[in-house]
Amino acid sequence: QRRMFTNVEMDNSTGVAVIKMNSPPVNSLSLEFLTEFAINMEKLEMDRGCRGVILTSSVPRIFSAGLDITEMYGKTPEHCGAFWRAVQEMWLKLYGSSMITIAAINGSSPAGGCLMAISCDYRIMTDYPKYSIGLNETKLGIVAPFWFKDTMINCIGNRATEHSLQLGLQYNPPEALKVGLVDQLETEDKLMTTASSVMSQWLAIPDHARQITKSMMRKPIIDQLLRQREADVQNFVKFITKDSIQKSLQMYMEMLKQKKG
Ligand SMILES: CCCCCCCCCC/C=C\CC(=O)SCCNC(=O)CCNC(=O)[C@H](O)C(C)(C)COP(=O)(O)OP(=O)(O)OC[C@H]1O[C@@H](n2cnc3c(N)ncnc32)[C@H](O)[C@@H]1OP(=O)(O)O
Repeated sequence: QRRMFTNVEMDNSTGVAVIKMNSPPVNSLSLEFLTEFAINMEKLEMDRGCRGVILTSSVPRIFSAGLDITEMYGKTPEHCGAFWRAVQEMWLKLYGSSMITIAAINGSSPAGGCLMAISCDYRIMTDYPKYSIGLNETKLGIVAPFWFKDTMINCIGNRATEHSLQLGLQYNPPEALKVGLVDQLETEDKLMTTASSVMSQWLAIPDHARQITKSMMRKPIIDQLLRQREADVQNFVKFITKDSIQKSLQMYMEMLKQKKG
């Protein structure tokens, strides 16, 4: 039986779906997870009754740990290529969605987890000091590709992105609010109610005007990736299969395990 990585609950009375990521222990974004996520987004996009999506997590304390490192370590170039296509697809579906997308960030959200959040239209994060969010790729010895970087620039601006990406910064909730990485903080118990109430404000705007405006803002980056999608895959495969990068990933995974023990 196929495993489910996300639960989708559609409320037909409001036209809002809640996608709950549910892949313990850390909602890491595996090839299967990403494939299922993209299919779910596609189905909601095709559903004329669905106007908005709230993205959140069922896993305690974690929104998403980002890309599943085990999908990039010790794998064949073919596997790495298929994995990267799935990462691209997830981003294209989320960043390019015509629906209103709100991230209710109820836990830590490094790297690919942060990408998912900043690909949404609005972010509300639980105000808990131990949670963090940011694109920390350089800390793993890897480089965030241009479409991660440009998504971040569209969210927090050029200078803050440069600072944030070079240092691989992870922000706690008040810091994330200050830099503009999230739009609002909320207590754990009120997070989903607040997300629904923000959604209602966005739903009050006529869809066609909002959708054209959103597309105007995001289309240049999306088109840039679409134009060079296969080259981006080949870049990734070449980069990630290098011995030095594989060594960095191995050391990072060992560090994660040691931290635990
Ligand atoms: C020249 C340019 C060319 C372009 C090339 C492109 C290059 C590639 C770009 C790649 C882009 C994006 C990168 C990513 O998204 S990489 C993933 C980055 N993620 C992280 O750094 C997060 C790591 N995890 C954590 O910090 C913590 O786990 C946590 C999320 C804060 C949770 O902490 P916790 O204490 O609650 O849990 P923990 O004990 O650490 O973890 C539980 C088990 O889960 C495993 N695990 C954690 N994160 C991942 C992951 N991302 N992938 C796979 N597995 C993960 C962890 O090892 C534990 O496993 P085990 O129980 O010990 O077996």
